[in-house]
Amino acid sequence: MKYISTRGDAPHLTFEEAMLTGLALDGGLYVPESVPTLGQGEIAALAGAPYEEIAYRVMAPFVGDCFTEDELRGAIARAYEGFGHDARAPLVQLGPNHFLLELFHGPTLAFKDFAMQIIGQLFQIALKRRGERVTIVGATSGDTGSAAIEAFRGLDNVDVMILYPHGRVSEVQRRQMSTPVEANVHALALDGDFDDCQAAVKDMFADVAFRDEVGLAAVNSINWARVLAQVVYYFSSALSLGAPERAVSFTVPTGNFGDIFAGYIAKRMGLPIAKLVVATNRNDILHRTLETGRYQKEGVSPTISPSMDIQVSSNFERALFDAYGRDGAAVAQLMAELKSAGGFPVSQGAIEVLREVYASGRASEEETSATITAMRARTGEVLCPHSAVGVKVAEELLGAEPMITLATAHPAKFPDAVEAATGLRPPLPSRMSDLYDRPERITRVPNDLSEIERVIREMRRT
Ligand SMILES: Cc1ncc(COP(=O)(O)O)c(C=O)c1O
Ligand SMILES: N[C@@H](CCOP(=O)(O)O)C(=O)O
Repeated sequence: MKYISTRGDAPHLTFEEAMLTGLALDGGLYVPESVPTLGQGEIAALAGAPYEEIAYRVMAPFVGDCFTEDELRGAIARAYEGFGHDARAPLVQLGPNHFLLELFHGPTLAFKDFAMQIIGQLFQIALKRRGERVTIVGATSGDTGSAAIEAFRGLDNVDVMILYPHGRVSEVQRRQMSTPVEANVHALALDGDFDDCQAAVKDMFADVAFRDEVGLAAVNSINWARVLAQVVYYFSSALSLGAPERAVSFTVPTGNFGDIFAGYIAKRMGLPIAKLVVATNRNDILHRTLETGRYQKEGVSPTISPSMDIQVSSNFERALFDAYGRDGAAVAQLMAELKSAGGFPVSQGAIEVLREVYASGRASEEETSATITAMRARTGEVLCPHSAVGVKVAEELLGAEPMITLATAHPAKFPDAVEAATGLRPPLPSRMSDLYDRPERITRVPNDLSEIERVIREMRRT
């Protein structure tokens, strides 16, 4: 299995190389040369299997011979053993045809743990074997950063620097990043929004001298391994509702398009998915694009679902690559136009392909809050604001087949928004009940590439 860049002009890599490389040298994102499929019989045989077994069966064809069966199975087992629910990703029924997939039972209470925990394991195996060390630089709107710090803290051969938008993450998210005491993990508060953080990470990858000097690696969904690990829960949840005999739809609270793109990969692998619904908050570039056919940046507006306050949606490039018939040169041109003009028209052919796969909707701040209130009253389920965006949009688009909405974070990560909607302040799990008392360690950085690079050079251990 080889991996190719969405911009068509970078070396083809193995799974392990793509995982350790992050962004391709031409600025593109790595995707598999072809998507392996599972036959209906193979999918049906996974019904009732433990999450870990489904994870192995789904991931192994993409990993190829980079890791042995024992290594991959061991990494999967260690990744999920600390999750707070035996099912790992349990389903809860919200209505006659509507289900919630709880993805917040991992160590940092967000869906990011599903991929980050296994990437942490695979990095350790690969780096040890190669005798290498890396500097992971990540951009976060709150959840990726805490999950990365949790997965890599204390490791000898990895330094982790996480850029987050100063003042724009919840207090729990910030403290999850700023309170770990290990010397290899650092929270950098950038003066800007998430898009500025993500642009800085991509610019660092384009600075080849810096990239080589620090051994730059990525754990954002730039990294294909992140997307791959997220494909698994589409299978596990659909199987619970009767797949492959019965098709299901998914609604995904969306920002950087990584999670919903994982659903698209599950569909390409053969899982019968009727619709993939993109649910956005008022930072709605993806919804507007699917409606109008023009991808156009607007300023990022802070919301009560801050992890989705994103306008430049990194993985949409992967979706465009397929919608443009895997024409890397065309994608490179669109991305250049995005940089120079802030937007581009999606061709008629490509938008039709995208609309075949994805539907979309948007939730306002009021609708999000009202959904948290209503769901608590109707079902007892306390939603985080991101999950509430998903539930609101899903309820408008319910069809004949079961709808599964992804609950992407635990309500306790966003207690202010949940309290405002329900009068209830959701408590943190007991293992992190002293989070508010732990001392914080934060480095402020300006939105200036050379200054950020200087700070990273200074902080990394050599
Ligand atoms: C809680 C939460 N929900 C939804 C999203 C959106 O996911 P994606 O960026 O994969 O579209 C994020 C951020 O990625 C998040 O942290
Ligand atoms: N919402 C994310 C943004 C980064 O997304 P990623 O999937 O590309 O890592 C976050 O919480 O940081």
